[in-house]
Amino acid sequence: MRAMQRVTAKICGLSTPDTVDAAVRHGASHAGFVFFPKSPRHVSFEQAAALTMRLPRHVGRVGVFVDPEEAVVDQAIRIGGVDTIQLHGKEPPERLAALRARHPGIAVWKAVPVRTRADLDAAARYRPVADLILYDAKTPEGTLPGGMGLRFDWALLDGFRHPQRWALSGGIDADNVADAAGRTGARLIDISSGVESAPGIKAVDKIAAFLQRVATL
Ligand SMILES: O=C(O)c1ccccc1NCC(=O)[C@H](O)[C@H](O)COP(=O)(O)O
Repeated sequence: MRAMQRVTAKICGLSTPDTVDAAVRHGASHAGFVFFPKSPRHVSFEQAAALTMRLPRHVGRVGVFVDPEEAVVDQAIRIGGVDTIQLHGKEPPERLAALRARHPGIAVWKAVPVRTRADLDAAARYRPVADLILYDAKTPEGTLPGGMGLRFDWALLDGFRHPQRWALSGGIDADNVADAAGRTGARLIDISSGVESAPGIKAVDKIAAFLQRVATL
């Protein structure tokens, strides 16, 4: 009999060596670095390079972008050392196809903002071009498209046939992650605000508590 895949986690919006080290020490599968100047978690390519260098090979290095210019993605990969592109803007499937062609060997993830059941339909459009769909809470107009600590109604995923590999994010923390994974069946959980003491300030103790909880799932 095959063992059930355990739950893994991506800690997003890392910007300091001590919080990167905490994520690794406590078993994160992925580390996320935000390349979006409006975000309090924004890092430069050089900062990202210094942080990704600390990661062991088995930890994914995810660059988070919002409708990025080509050069931004190029430099995040070449200088920053990211191996996965996570897109949070209005990028159409054609943009993902172009990024795949330009960056062979780099995974491409698409965030799908969710408020209603109909929002889930967008996932199917990305099936041929995305390695993973990240269901995230839809945020209010004029605010950041992610990292807002908002959650959507997980019941929307009940009975939904996922077109491809997927992950769950939005308003998750150490207290609700068991419910989030149990209710939805998610095997990869993405978190940002839930392991912070203030927007953009990751907290080592919260990262530890969250990942210790994930390890029990
Ligand atoms: O985190 C940001 O500042 C951010 C800015 C712009 C686009 C995306 C961003 N974050 C994406 C993430 O992967 C977050 O982890 C995800 O939205 C969940 O955030 P949270 O609800 O705060 O856990």
